[in-house]
Amino acid sequence: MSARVDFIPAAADVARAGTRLADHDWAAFAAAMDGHGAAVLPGVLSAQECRALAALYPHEAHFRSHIRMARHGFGRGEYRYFRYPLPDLLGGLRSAFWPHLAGLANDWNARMGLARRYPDQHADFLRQCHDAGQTRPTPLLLQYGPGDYNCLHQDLYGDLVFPMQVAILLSEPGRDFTGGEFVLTEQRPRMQSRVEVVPLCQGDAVVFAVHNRPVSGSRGSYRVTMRHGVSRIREGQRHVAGIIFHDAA
Ligand SMILES: O=C(O)CCC(=O)C(=O)O
Ligand SMILES: [Fe+2]
Repeated sequence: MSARVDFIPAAADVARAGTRLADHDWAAFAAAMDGHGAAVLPGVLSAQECRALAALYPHEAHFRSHIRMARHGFGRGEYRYFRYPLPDLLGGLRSAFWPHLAGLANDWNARMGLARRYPDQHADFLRQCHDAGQTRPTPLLLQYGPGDYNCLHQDLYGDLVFPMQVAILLSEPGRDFTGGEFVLTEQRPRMQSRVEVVPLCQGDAVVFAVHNRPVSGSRGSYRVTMRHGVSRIREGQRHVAGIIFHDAA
C-alpha cells in the first residue's frame, strides 16, 4: 500500500514552489486583500513557464473535463479542469500558496461570523473536501480568443469553500492579446456595486475573494459579495491558469 495519494503533490514540488513565493511582501498582500478583496503577486511564473503551461491546453491526457462557456451561458471561450495528479508546478503552487492564505482566511471567517477554520496544510483541507464528497480537482486552464469573455461568477463547488483563489496570466498583454481585463465586482448591502479592474502582466498571479469577504464598518465588519470575470478579448489569444483550493462535488 502506498501512503501517497494522487491529490497530494510531492513535497519537493511544494518546496520548490514555496521558494518563489517566499520573498513576497505578505504584509502588503494582507493589507490589499483586506482593502480591496484582491492582491497581485508579480512574476510568479517566468515567460517560459507560462508558455509551457499554456501549451498543455490541447493535450487531453492532462484534463478531466472540457467546458465551452457559451453552452452554459457562462460567456464565450473555453476551459479545462485538470486531472489528478496536477502538473508538478501547479500542484506545488497550490500547496505552497496555502500557508500564506489560510491565516487570513481564518481571520475573514471570524470577522464574518463563520464557524469554519482552515488547517495549516492544504493536504489536510483536501482530505476534508474528499471526505465530504468533493473529490474532483478544480485547478483549470482557460483559453479565450477574439470576442470571448467570462461573465461575472463565483467558483463554488460544494459546501466546503476556501474564500480565496488564484489566477495566473499566462499570455502577454499587448503582444498575445488586447482587451481581456480581469475584473471584480463588490456588492455591498443596500448599496450600488463597485467594480475593480486588475491589470496583470504575463506571469503575475492575482489572489482574490471567491464569494464573500469582510469589510470594516463603523459597527464592526459586514459581508460583501464578490464576483469575478473577464472583459471581452479584442484581439489574439489569452490563456490563464486558475488555482481553486477546494475540490468539487
Ligand atoms: O480568465 C481569467 O482571468 C479568470 C479565470 C477564472 O474565472 C478563474 O480562474 O476562476
Ligand atoms: Fe472563475
